[in-house]
Amino acid sequence: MTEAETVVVDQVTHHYGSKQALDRMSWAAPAAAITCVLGPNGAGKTSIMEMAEGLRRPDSGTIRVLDTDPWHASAEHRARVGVMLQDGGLPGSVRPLRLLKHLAALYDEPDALPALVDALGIGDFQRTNLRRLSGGQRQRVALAAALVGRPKVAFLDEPSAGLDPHARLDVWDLVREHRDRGTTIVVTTHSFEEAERLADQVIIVAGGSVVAQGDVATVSGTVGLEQTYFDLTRRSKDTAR
Ligand SMILES: Nc1ncnc2c1ncn2[C@@H]1O[C@H](COP(=O)(O)OP(=O)(O)OP(=O)(O)O)[C@@H](O)[C@H]1O
Repeated sequence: MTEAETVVVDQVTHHYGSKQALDRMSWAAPAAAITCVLGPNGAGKTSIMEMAEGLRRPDSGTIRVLDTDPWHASAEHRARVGVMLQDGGLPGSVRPLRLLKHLAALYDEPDALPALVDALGIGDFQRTNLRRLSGGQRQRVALAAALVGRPKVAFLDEPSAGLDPHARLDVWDLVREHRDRGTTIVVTTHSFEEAERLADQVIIVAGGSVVAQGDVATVSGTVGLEQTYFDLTRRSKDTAR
């Protein structure tokens, strides 16, 4: 791990029962940069994110986040890591503002809540119970919850999936702002546009392994990101059969 790398995944393999989800996966996320992880359904994106978050333990290989093994990490380490899970994981009977105030109070130097609420348009529904919000509204709260502690590294699982175009732009602006303040951000996405507009680095995974990694221009080559993705993921799918 170099000083410039905040997340390092090295030769990670994982099975769920007899199903192999990760196959010697290796990649690194540079500090204070946005890494977008692309890959087909079932490629292993959520699995590796959960391992980097310390929620799941790999069968073999190593993961270092802020130079720490996330599985054995202390509470101090976890406070420096922001997490947005794919299905939110938020309590239904709480109002957004109440939740964010509660979370902010857990951190030494939380983000300024009014600015965060404003950036994600949460003010319009801040006093409505989470269970009564739309999926996109809940997602915005989940993103705010991941960033409110001003983490050193944030793992965001499909943060803009299902959001309307305005909300997507808001999310991208906020993610860039946190990157510019020094947060290392790892984002999974199925959107080529998101990767092209947001990523300092793109990783394409397929069949549990990395099939491409680099800046958008390098990975895209002359054919573009979308074509590169189809070429690489189709090929790996064919050879896996
Ligand atoms: N808890 C689990 N039990 C059994 N198999 C699982 C479990 N979680 C994931 N898998 C399997 O592991 C593989 C990788 O799943 P994972 O959720 O990491 O993929 P993904 O790239 O995040 O997919 P998506 O784009 O659909 O979110 C899939 O084949 C999936 O069926």
